[in-house]
Amino acid sequence: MTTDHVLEVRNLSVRYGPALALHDVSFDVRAGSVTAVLGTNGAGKTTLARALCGLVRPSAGSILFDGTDLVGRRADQIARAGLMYLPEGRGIFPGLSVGDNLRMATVSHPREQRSENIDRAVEYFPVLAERLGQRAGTLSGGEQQMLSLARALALRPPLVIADEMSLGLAPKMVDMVFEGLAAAAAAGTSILMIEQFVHRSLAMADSALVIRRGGLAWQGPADGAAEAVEEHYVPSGRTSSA
Ligand SMILES: Nc1ncnc2c1ncn2[C@@H]1O[C@H](COP(=O)(O)OP(=O)(O)OP(=O)(O)O)[C@@H](O)[C@H]1O
Repeated sequence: MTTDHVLEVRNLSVRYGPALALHDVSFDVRAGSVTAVLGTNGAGKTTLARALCGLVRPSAGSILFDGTDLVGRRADQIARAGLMYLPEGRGIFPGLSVGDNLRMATVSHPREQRSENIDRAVEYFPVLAERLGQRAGTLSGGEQQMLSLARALALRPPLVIADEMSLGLAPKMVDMVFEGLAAAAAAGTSILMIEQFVHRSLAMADSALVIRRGGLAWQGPADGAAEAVEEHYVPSGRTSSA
């Protein structure tokens, strides 16, 4: 285990019945870095995310998170260990105020740290600061997405997997998602970012993985990924010579 890696994935494979959705994927995530996970629809990006956070059991391979193998652990144990999956969607309490949603996210923190952590989450997403007293269910869809992200980031997890957080959001809200994730990264959270906006995510990322048909087609520094993305973004069904 190299100490500056928060995550070491080795030979990871996932099956859905007879179908091999992910095969023999190996990569590392450096502590405090942003990794863009790229690939066409159906390539296996969400399957990778779900395997890492314990929502689907790998058929082979290991996932070392801070030196501990996560394979076989339950999703809630993995989340408590600090690997947080942010699936597309909300996961907030609509009947509670924005402030109470944030307070609930941090109830497990030592009391003296709670307000500090909430302040930090609101700093990531200033739009929420003006709405602390508003019922979360009355926020716009984009604002609810911000709140969901802010709740997760208030916990200061070591590693966040952000799965298509910008999907369906208005451009201004997409900007806020990227800004919030960038602020969290600057504060030391490692981020694995699955994104439809390839060039935007590469601009923010340190490194990139390109998944293709369940395999790792390319990995390397984000500033060298553009060519690989062009080469490997072949819509499913076409042959690999493209
Ligand atoms: N629960 C499941 N059972 C069977 N097959 C599945 C299941 N979930 C995903 N798959 C299949 O596994 C493959 C990879 O899917 P996955 O959702 O990981 O792709 P993705 O890269 O996240 O795609 P997208 O960008 O469209 O979300 C696809 O062929 C998909 O149909």
